[in-house]
Amino acid sequence: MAGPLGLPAQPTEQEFVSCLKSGLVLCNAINKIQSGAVPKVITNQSAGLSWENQTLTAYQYFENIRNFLVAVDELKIPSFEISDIERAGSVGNIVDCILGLKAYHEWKQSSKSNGPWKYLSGNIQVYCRVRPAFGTEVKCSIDYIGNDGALIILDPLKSQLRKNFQFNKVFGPNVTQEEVYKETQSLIRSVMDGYNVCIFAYGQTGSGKTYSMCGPAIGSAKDIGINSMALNDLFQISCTREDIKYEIHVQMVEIYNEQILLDLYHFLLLNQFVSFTNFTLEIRNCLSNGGLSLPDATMHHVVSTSDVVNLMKIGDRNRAFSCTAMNNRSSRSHSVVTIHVCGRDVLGNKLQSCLHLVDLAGSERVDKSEVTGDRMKEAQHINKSLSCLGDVISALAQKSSHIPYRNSKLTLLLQNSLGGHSKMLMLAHVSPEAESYGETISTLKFAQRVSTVELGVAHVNKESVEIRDLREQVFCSSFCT
Ligand SMILES: Nc1ncnc2c1ncn2[C@@H]1O[C@H](COP(=O)(O)OP(=O)(O)OP(=O)(O)O)[C@@H](O)[C@H]1O
Repeated sequence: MAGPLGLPAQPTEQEFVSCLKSGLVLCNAINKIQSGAVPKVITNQSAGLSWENQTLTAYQYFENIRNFLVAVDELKIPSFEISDIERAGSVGNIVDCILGLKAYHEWKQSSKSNGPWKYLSGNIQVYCRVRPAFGTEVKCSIDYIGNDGALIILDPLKSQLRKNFQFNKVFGPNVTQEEVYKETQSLIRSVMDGYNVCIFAYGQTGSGKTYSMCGPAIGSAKDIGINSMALNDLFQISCTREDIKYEIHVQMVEIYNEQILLDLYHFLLLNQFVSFTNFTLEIRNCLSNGGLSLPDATMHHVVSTSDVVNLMKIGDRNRAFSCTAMNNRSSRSHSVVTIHVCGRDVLGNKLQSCLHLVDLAGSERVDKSEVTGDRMKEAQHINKSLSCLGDVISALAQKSSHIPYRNSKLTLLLQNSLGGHSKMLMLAHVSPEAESYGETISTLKFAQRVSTVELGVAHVNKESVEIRDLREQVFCSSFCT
């Protein structure tokens, strides 16, 4: 839309931001989408610059960017701060803005542009993924998947009955792992800018949650899941940003029957790894997290991202599997991989954030699982913790003064990423076969409810040197008096 940018195919964040710095690309793009949005764009020619002296002055840059941000606000598209583009430190906000612009363009092109424009994203994005049908599954309940996030489900018993849903995006059965990741990438990357982020895979047993998060048990490199791609990406960012030094820690926890499990398998396996890496990767089998007290933390160093990825896979296989009437490898626990990021820039400013990658246990109803005894207990725990998650999300939606985090281990563990100041993405999974119709509808209703939640503006968890100095001064003066 803005013409050739003169960027390499895989630009660094610095290269990307410097190409936007003059404001010309942004102003031209927004004017193509909404004619006259920025009435006066300062170009080399309008500024009277000769070909030998083509650079706009800092003041002229500022003018263009400021006018662009005014236009963005008027169109109700997520904005960024001028300082984001100057420091090139918070690329996440700039990317969010460009994605908002893209969504606005798509909305204008779609038939819905007669209706009101609403940027669905907010801090909660809800995507839906439909897994491919297997050989034996012949009758399908998926009637229509739109490019604009629309999904229509057909009742297999009453073929006239169709239910409509609307999400940020729906991924059909042929969408690749990489395409799914690409949509979540900017959110994941914003962890490096200091945002807390939580990504959930939700859906009934066998609908593809583990596939999305971890990839298939046996598969090629291109099938790797969101967890691995996120780790690779975060490491890559930490290598390319020269102005911030990052430390990344990884934590893995399994919640089974309201107990946090220590994964002994991990424990033994990790001892094979030795240190010497640019980054410290900390695998904690246990943690202490805001009121949730867990036993000893064990620190191990691993050599590369792929070591961590393999560990995640083993941990996943090690999850509490059992047989149910629906899926004989049904995972009955919630798995939470947390990536803690701590960054410090040359001036000493500090940011601290975390990314929770959550593969939830299957959401099917107890009655359909035909289970008894221990299996019934598991199903009840799963249903209870998922309904607690729903309660927390509802309370957040209603801006309630009390958010019931303490009602389940899952919500307690995720507390710092389930608040008004974090970003959240739910990837609701559905199976295509007609037999799953009831579960599909209940999954989509839950996801739809989540998508209506509007949290406040996400906050960066940054502490500047000035704030730290002030805090220390306050501490010193109260200590001395
Ligand atoms: N998009 C996909 N493409 C190809 N195969 C898929 C896809 N999604 C799921 N599958 C396959 O479907 C089966 C069930 O998927 P998966 O185990 O990920 O489901 P799940 O929702 O995690 O189930 P559970 O709740 O039991 O853990 C697996 O064999 C998986 O490889």
